[in-house]
Order: sequence, then structure tokens, then C-alpha cells
Amino acid sequence: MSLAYTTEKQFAISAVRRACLLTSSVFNKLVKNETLVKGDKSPVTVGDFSAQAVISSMLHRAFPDDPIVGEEDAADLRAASGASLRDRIVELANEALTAELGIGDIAEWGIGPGSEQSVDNLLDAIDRGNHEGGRNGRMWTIDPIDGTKGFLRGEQYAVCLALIVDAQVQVGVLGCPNLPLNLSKPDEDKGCLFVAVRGQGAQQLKLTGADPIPLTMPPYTPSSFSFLESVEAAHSSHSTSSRISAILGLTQPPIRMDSQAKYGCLARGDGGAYMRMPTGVGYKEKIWDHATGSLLVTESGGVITDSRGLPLDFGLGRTLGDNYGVIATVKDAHAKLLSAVQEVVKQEQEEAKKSKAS
Ligand SMILES: Nc1ncnc2c1ncn2[C@@H]1O[C@H](COP(=O)(O)O)[C@@H](O)[C@H]1OP(=O)(O)O
Ligand SMILES: [Mg+2]
Ligand SMILES: [Mg+2]
Ligand SMILES: [Mg+2]
Repeated sequence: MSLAYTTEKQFAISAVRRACLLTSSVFNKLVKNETLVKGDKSPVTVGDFSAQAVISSMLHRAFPDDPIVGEEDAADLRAASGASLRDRIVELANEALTAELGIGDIAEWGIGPGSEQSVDNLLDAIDRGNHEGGRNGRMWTIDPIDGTKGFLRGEQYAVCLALIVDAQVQVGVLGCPNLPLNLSKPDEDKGCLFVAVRGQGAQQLKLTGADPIPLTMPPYTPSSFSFLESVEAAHSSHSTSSRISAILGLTQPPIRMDSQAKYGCLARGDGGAYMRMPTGVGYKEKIWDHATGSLLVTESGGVITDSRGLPLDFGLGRTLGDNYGVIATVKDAHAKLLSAVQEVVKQEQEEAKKSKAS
């Protein structure tokens, strides 16, 4: 049975929009000591923490029984050394929570004037993202700023929220404050929301929530086809994708962009394929980095798998477990793309064997 998920969709749009207002405003005021480096050497800013606090506090009011798998935790903020960062996050989160209600916002979600939260409540909200994930039941997954490196460069990033039920993504929303509504007109309107509900299609809206347009990927057209891939070569192998591109005879250069904004672009017909090939360091992809994106792909007429052609498994916990790389493209191009990927993976394995032997 397919469920409508009407309230969940409205909620996710509202929460992501509110978090996007926060991240856009914080970018202009960010100072150096408002960024930390996490254990895995990746950056995290006051924007990431406060956006997770906002979305998670709203979730607690709207769906109190639903567990949350969120990227960030508040351990560094609870430490004595985190006091100034903590104060800033509380200020930013409360500014966002108390902002006036807009279209579709509901005060019972803990938003609007008078909705301030205490320091402890906000730290607890961040830490409610510690759910382990798993195969059964409902859970939400939050990436409060996906592509933090892009955010810090003033380039692309996305605020991401998805509802997963029994390991299937049912609702997904991406907010991309710096993304042009039309990639070929980069100096015109910026700020996109991408929304997908399983069985109901995908849409792009303005960040204000206005002007929804349905998204359908165009058919495979070799002359305009190109890969959407990470800016960071450490996240996705640029050399592997360029070999795949050569096998397919592509003439267009890749479009490099941080974050799940790539999935939104793919769904609306930019590029042609999302390409994420592992760099060989054993990184396990996180569910919050692909949940919304994967639903945008399937709801706009695409197919998403790992580099071996296996479906992404959102039921294994906080990571995609043994999925190896991610590829996504329009249905009629997927088999062709997968076979080129597998040819290059084989070449690289043989080269690695030879270089080990010599
Ligand atoms: N070594 C890594 N390999 C792949 N992805 C990574 C790695 N380190 C961080 N990431 C995550 O990759 C995503 C960025 O995707 P992209 O490379 O496509 O822009 C982010 O979620 C980023 O985390 P974060 O959410 O902290 O920015
Ligand atoms: Mg991060
Ligand atoms: Mg991320
Ligand atoms: Mg993030």
C-alpha cells in the first residue's frame, strides 16, 4: 500500500527551509574559530550544529516517537572548551526557531515567535541524531549541511532530510540555497528546494516554497551527457570517472559540485549521471548523504545503484555498509553506464595487481 505522507512532506519542507535560512545567514557572519575539525578530519561549523538542532527540535515536536539518524553530535559542545561555540549555536538555533511562520509552517512544531529552547534542550536535540539506524520501522535522517567544504567555499551545499520506513526512503527534501534555479543562468535566481515522495514524483520549488515544477529526467542523449561528480577528489575518484567517460565516448566535461545538490541537478536534467567512485581508502558512505538523493533519482525516472549494480541498502545502520561507490542515471542509460564502470574497475584491479607484483 502506498501512503500519502502528506504531513511528513509538509513538515520536511518547512524544517529544511527554516534550516536553510539559518545556514545562508550564518555564512555571511562566519568567523574562523566557528569551525572545528572532526575525528575523520572533516570540517564542521556552527551552521552544521545549529541546523541539526533546529530540524531535530522540530521533529521532536512533530513526530516525538520517530528516531533520528543525524550526522552531528554535541560531544564537542558539551566540553568546557566548547562554551563559546555552544553559545553561538544556541543563539543561531533560537533565531531560526523563533522566526515568523511562513507558508505551510505549523506553530505546534515548536516554531514561530516565543519558541526559544534552552541550551540543554538544543544540545539534547542535536544528540537525538544518534540512532543506530536499521531495517525496521520509521526513522528520519538529517545531514544539516551536506558538503561542508562547499559551504565554506561559498559554493554548493545542501540541507538534507529524509524519512525512511522499513529501509525504504519514503520522503526526501533537499534545500540548496546557493544553487541557481537554472544551471545555465548562474547569475539569475538562486535557492532551490527538491522534494520527492515515493510513488508521487519529484519536484523543484523555489526556496520560498513557491513555483513547484515536476521533474523528469530527459532520455539519454550522448552529445550532451556528462557526469555530475564531487569537487573533492578525495571523496570520489576523478581519474576513474574520466576513464569511464572515455569508454562511453562522452564529449562534455564533468560538472563538479559539492553535496547532494548533484542529485537535484540530475533529477531536473542537468548533466546526465551522478558518479561517485571510491578512492580506495575503505570509506563507507553514510545514509544521510544519499537518502534524499536516491528518492529524487527514482521519482524522476532514474535508476541508482552502487558500482556493482546493487541497490543502495538503507537498512544496515548509519552507513550503506558494503555498497561500493554510487552511480545514478536515467533508466535507459543505466545498463550502458554500469558496464563501462565495471570495465574500468576491472582495468584498475589488473593494474593494481601488476604494480604490486613488480
Ligand atoms: N573520504 C570521503 N569519501 C567520500 N565522501 C566523504 C568523505 N569524507 C566526507 N565525505 C562526505 O561526502 C559528502 C560530500 O559529497 P561530495 O563529495 O559529493 O560533495 C559529504 O557528506 C561529506 O561529508 P559532509 O556532509 O561532512 O560534507
Ligand atoms: Mg560533515
Ligand atoms: Mg554529507
Ligand atoms: Mg554534513
